[in-house]
Amino acid sequence: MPDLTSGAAGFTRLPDLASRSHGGSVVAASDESFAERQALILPGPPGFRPHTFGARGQVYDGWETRRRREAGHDWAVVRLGLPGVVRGVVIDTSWFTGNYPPFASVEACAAPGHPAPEELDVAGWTEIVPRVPLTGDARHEFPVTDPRRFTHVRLNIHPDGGVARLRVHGEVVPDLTLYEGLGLDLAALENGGLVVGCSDEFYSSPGNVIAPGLPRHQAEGWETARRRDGGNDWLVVRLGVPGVARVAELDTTNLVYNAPGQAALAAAAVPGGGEPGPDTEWFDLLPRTRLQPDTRHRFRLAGARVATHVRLDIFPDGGMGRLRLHGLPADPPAR
Ligand SMILES: NC(=O)NC(NC(N)=O)C(=O)[O-]
Repeated sequence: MPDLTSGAAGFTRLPDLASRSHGGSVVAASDESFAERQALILPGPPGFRPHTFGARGQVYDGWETRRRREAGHDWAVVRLGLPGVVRGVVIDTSWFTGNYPPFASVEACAAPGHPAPEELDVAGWTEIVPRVPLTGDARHEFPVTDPRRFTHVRLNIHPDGGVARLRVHGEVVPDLTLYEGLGLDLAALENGGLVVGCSDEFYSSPGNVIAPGLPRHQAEGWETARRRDGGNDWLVVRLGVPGVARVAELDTTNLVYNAPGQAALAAAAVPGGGEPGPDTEWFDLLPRTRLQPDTRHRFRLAGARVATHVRLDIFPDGGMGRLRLHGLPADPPAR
């Protein structure tokens, strides 16, 4: 089974808290004369077409500032779509060769509410990646050890240049106080859910099934290889909020010729904040049920027991666009 939760696999297996797909935004930058700042957090690898010149110069897929003619350095501030504990940062200079910044550093802060960018000046920034050298056309991975929850990061480049992508991997730590006493999607990534295991992730990541919004194409959902062994594919979600799931959405959107034929849901209450193991007792939430391709199915669930984890089985293979588990948090909280 692939290790989906850091450890040996490294921090890049954790969700990208900054990604535009997760609600991130590059809310301010010192300069974006050559290439606009929002490209820093776009999903997917950066591309490049040589000899494509626009009014600003060569076109790059990334953030690129003008050549500085005065002292100082350039910076971009990213509001994390998913506030949380940052475990590592990737600064990707892909395709920037004669114009990459030779040094970079990253700071982070925690600001409550919905601050305007200028209100972040007093937020108390902490350096999470010290000034480090960069090379051109390369992905640079920097682990982060600060255990605090952050809402924003600031990428500093010294003195100027272009960065294709900034990835901020970590553990989502939501503020759910607004939802007290209310139902919510117990599995959602934005509510702290995490896919902790799966049978197969050949084409696209199982973590996608709990991402915000709808998948725009099948690669934004979970897609497995064709199974040839008579078994079935599955994934396990650690709920962000332990509770009783009452309605499931199984969304096969974009899986047109590769949707599973059937799916089933089971749940478990794992004590002590652990993960399910071979001895874990699973109870049924949804019996094996027929699915349609490219369809957002909704099912009322039978279970009335508190769960910490939910297992989705698909038969025999295919994948899933999204999995939503609407329910009520355990009272008192189970974890
Ligand atoms: N976008 C650009 O044209 N950038 C630069 N130039 C080339 N050719 O890439 C530069 O940094 O002067």
